[in-house]
Amino acid sequence: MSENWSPESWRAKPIHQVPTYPDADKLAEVEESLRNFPPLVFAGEARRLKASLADVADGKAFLLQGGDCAESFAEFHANNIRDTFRVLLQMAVVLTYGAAMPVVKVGRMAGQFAKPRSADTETIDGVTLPSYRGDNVNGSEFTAEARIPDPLRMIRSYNQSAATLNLLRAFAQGGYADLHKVHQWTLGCVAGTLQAARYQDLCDRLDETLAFMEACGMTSETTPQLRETDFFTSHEALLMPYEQALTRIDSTTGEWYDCSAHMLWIGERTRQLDAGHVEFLRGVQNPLGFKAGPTMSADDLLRLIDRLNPENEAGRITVITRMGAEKVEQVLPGLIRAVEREGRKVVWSCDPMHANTIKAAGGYKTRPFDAILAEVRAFFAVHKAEGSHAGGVHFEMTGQDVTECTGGMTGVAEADLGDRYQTACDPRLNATQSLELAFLIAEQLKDERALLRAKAQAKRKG
Ligand SMILES: O=C[C@H](O)[C@H](O)COP(=O)(O)O
Ligand SMILES: C=C(OP(=O)(O)O)C(=O)O
Repeated sequence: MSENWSPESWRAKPIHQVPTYPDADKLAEVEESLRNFPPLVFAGEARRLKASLADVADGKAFLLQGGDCAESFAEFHANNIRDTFRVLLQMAVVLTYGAAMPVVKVGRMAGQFAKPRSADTETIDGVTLPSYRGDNVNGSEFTAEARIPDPLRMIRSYNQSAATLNLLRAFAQGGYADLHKVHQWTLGCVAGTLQAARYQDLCDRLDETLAFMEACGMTSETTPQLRETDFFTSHEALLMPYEQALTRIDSTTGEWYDCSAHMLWIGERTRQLDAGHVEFLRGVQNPLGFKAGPTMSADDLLRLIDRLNPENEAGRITVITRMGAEKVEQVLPGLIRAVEREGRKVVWSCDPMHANTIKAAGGYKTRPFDAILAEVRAFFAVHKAEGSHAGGVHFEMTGQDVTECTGGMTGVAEADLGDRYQTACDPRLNATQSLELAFLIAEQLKDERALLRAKAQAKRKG
């Protein structure tokens, strides 16, 4: 149990990016209701994810984390959940094949409703209103009424998360994720693209492998690993009243877990060492991530790691770097060296989305695919040079055929952004762009594997 910690000790600390609710009584009522609702995830599942992430930290597995920038009430539909899940499965297959190592799948799903913002207000045509902060805080419509923080939204987020999680569990464990169905995961919008052809080719090879395994007696019936998959959920632990209300003692271990998701992360804007978010998360036993932007110093990184993981438990911490394509080579080596020098166990993951956002001519926020790609490449190059494991990636993506990020092989141009720009906050990769990235990452992982093999061979010889 963490020293001097309780689920509400964060309340005595400065807090950033959390709204002030105008109706304190209503907030208290909602918190009380949430405290009585069943947990969304179980502590044992969070521990299983931590064990898988320990393998990632140890260079034996790879982390794929992705999903919506912000889930929304308006886009809540089984098809949307299924399609994002499908793209994540496809990406995972491509990565598993490339890396020849297990891929740990974590969705930004079933709880990713709160958004930190750069500015507290937004001005349109001379009218200034509070910023939209995600559907569990206020509404995105540009009216004074919609922008008032409403605690009842947390109940709706909880219910939507429960239903989403229910469906994800069914997809992951109920036969949909069976490796014999890889062909069926391709979405209509991807069909006809080069990515679809590459994926098809990979599926054909996989089919041959599965046929061989079947001949050896390993079928979906005999081998659960072929029939089902582990799929975990995560979101930014931002809205503290919600997170606290879903925090429970695990009856098996007597320890606290935030049962709103398996993994929680701390955002770039709320990772101050002595503020409320870090205080809250240090006391729950879930696997944690935190974002590390270009201003993160090696000392700050080590202090944060030690505050959140004083026992240096493997799998507890994922450092999600989001530097911007041009800053990675400048900043990341120093961070890796400090962590290696001090013997801290972490998963290194790359979020190539959040520091590559620009405003396009038409006013849309977008992310050029080339910049995203460049950050991923730089991340792998730095880890290769430092001899560390490029452990994972973190994307904002969707299974829908949106036009939010420019570029990629299907060539979304700035002029196309308005066609299907549906995000509630930041631009996401669409299904084709996500698959294209997965193939690129698979190549990098193959390189890493070849290097490790060569090193092992040299060691054996010499
Ligand atoms: O998704 C992350 C942040 O919430 C988002 O990038 C902030 O966007 P803003 O700079 O428009 O506030
Ligand atoms: C807000 C996010 O990222 P960051 O904290 O890195 O800006 C996010 O991942 O939604």
